[in-house]
Amino acid sequence: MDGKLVIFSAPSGAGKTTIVHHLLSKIPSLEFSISATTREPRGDEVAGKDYYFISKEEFLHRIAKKQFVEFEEVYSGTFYGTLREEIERIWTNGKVVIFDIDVEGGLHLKRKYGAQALAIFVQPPSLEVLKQRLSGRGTDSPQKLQERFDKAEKELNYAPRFDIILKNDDLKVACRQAEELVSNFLTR
Ligand SMILES: Nc1nc2c(ncn2[C@@H]2O[C@H](COP(=O)(O)OP(=O)(O)O)[C@@H](O)[C@H]2O)c(=O)[nH]1
Ligand SMILES: Nc1ncnc2c1ncn2[C@@H]1O[C@H](COP(=O)(O)OP(=O)(O)O)[C@@H](O)[C@H]1O
Repeated sequence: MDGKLVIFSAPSGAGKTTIVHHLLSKIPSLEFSISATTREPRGDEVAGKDYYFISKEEFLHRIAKKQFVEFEEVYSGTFYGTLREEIERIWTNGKVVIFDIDVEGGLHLKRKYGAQALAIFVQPPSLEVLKQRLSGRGTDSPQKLQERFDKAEKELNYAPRFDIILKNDDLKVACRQAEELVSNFLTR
C-alpha cells in the first residue's frame, strides 16, 4: 500500500531534527523514517529509534542487495540511507512517513515519489547563524564541524528545488508554520 511522505531537508545545523521532533509530538499520524548509518551514536541517541547503527560491511551488503531507496556517503567515509522496508513498514501501519534527511537525499526522494511527497527545505537566517548553532550543539569535533560548514554552503543553493522553503529564525514560529504546512498536506 502506498502512502504519503513528508521530507525535511537542510544543511546540518539548520534545525530540521528539532522541527521534525516537534511535529512528531504534535501530529500522531506521522512516523519517523529511521535511517541506517555507519556513524557512531551520539550521547543521547538510541539505536533503532534515531538511527539503525550498522557496520560499513553490513551497509555495503545491503546496497548490493538493493535494499535502499536512496543512500549516500554524506560525510567522508560515513554512509546514510533509507531502507525500502522502513517506508513499507510505516505505510503498513497506516502512517505517513516523515524524513530528516540531507539535501541530496531529500531531492532524490521527491523525484521518486512526486506528488505523494511534500519536500520542505529548512532555511537558517544566514550561514553565520548556522555555524553558531552547529558549534553550539556541541556534538562535533572541529574537523567534523568544518566538513558540515563546507557542505552547508553548497546545500543552501538547492533551496529553490524544494516544494517549500521554511525559514527557521524564531523556532516557535517555524514549528507553528511547519505544523500548518504538514496538516494541510495531510488533508489534501
Ligand atoms: N541521504 C541521506 N541522508 C541522511 C539520511 N539520514 C540522515 N541523513 C543526513 O545525514 C546528515 C548527517 O546526519 P547526522 O550525522 O545525524 O547529523 P547532523 O546533520 O549534523 O544533525 C544530515 O544532513 C542528515 O539529514 C538518509 O537516510 N539518507
Ligand atoms: N530557531 C532556532 N534558534 C536557535 N537555535 C536553534 C533553532 N533551531 C534549532 N536550534 C538549535 O540549533 C542546533 C541544530 O539544530 P538541529 O535540529 O540539530 O539541526 P539539524 O538537524 O538540521 O542538523 C541545535 O542545538 C538546536 O537546538
